[in-house]
Amino acid sequence: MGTVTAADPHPSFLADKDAKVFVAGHRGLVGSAILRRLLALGFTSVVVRTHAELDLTRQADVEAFFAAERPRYVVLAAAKVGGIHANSTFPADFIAANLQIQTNVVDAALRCGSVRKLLFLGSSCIYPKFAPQPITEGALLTGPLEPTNEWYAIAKIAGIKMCQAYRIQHGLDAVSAMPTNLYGPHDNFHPENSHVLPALIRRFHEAKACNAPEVVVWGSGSPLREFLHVDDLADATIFLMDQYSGLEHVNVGSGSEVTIKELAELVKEVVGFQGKLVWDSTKPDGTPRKLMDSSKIHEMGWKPKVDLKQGLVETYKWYVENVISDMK
Ligand SMILES: NC(=O)C1=CN([C@@H]2O[C@H](COP(=O)(O)OP(=O)(O)OC[C@H]3O[C@@H](n4cnc5c(N)ncnc54)[C@H](OP(=O)(O)O)[C@@H]3O)[C@@H](O)[C@H]2O)C=CC1
Ligand SMILES: C[C@H]1O[C@H](OP(=O)(O)OP(=O)(O)OC[C@H]2O[C@@H](n3cnc4c(=O)[nH]c(N)nc43)[C@H](O)[C@@H]2O)[C@@H](O)[C@@H](O)C1=O
Repeated sequence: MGTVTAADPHPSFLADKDAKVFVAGHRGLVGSAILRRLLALGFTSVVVRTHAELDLTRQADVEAFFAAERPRYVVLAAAKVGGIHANSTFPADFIAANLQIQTNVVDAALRCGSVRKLLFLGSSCIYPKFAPQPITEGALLTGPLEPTNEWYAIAKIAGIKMCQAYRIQHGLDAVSAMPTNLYGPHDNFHPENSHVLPALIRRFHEAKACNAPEVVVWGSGSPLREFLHVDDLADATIFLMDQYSGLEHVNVGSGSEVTIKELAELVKEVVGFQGKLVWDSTKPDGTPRKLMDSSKIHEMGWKPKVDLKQGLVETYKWYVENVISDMK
């Protein structure tokens, strides 16, 4: 790691800390964790833009930005993201915004001529609804998708294919990482449009604050989900930027799964809510199970560190100190 050889005249990512790195989506859950990690590692030239400063769906603006900044590395963590309700309610927004953002960024990265490596973030929802478990990278495009998020999934599959095509035709070193369900600081805690874990933190916290007798949780409670703390994902992203250059996407998971019922009980305990749980069976369950096989990245040498209970305690603390205190 970090050496320059005759075969590869370029330093590795981690040996190139003064190079310009563009982190797209730096205020989101994932982008903010990657930014924190890069700064902690001593990267000196990280370029960021808020959505208001640079709308990545606008091709001409994205091209002008890349031409002016000429980054050497790009991490694409900007996307239209949401939980099961947002995905099924706004399918047009999810497919259009994601196709536009990723197409503009990957293409501009090639055209500006300065980009040595780009990492695209997809999601475990790219896999078929009933893929054999644990899901290997090879399960891509082997069966029908989960209907609640198929538009988002199609955009993410197109992102993987875009990176592959640009690698094959133009030699762009574009790689793709497929994270499992993530959580941590700077998550979206919206009551309807967020993912399950931040939604439950908020709902249990508000129920505790007003002494409500019960909390409503969506679906049957039986679906299984694999959760990974976003600091682990940030670590894996930087690991892949440094160590991986290949056509196939790479799964990034924790390897352990819980039912939504077990998750709800855990959040209830961490928040300290004393009432009972009520299940709203009018809400969809989504994919029954999506445990990823992450042996490819494990064999390369990366392992997750944060256990779910510890990560939940820290995320709840962050929520109380940052989101709740900001509302006061
Ligand atoms: N959260 C999860 O559980 C998972 C996430 N991922 C992937 O990780 C990546 C990041 O997700 P996450 O951090 O959770 O998402 P967030 O919603 O937390 O953050 C997304 C970021 O992208 C920015 N953004 C969105 N649209 C645009 C745009 N048109 N122009 C510029 N910036 C834009 C947002 O800015 P603003 O808020 O101002 O619009 C925000 O900063 C995505 O690719 C997602 O698919 C994969 C698996 C699981
Ligand atoms: C990461 C992944 O995330 C999305 O898929 P998902 O895993 O189904 O995401 P989710 O977190 O929204 O739900 C997980 C489970 O939890 C249940 N559930 C209970 N109560 C609440 C609740 O209050 N909110 C939410 N959102 N879900 C709830 C919910 O019914 C479901 O059974 C994709 O759309 C896509 O964005 C994607 O890639």
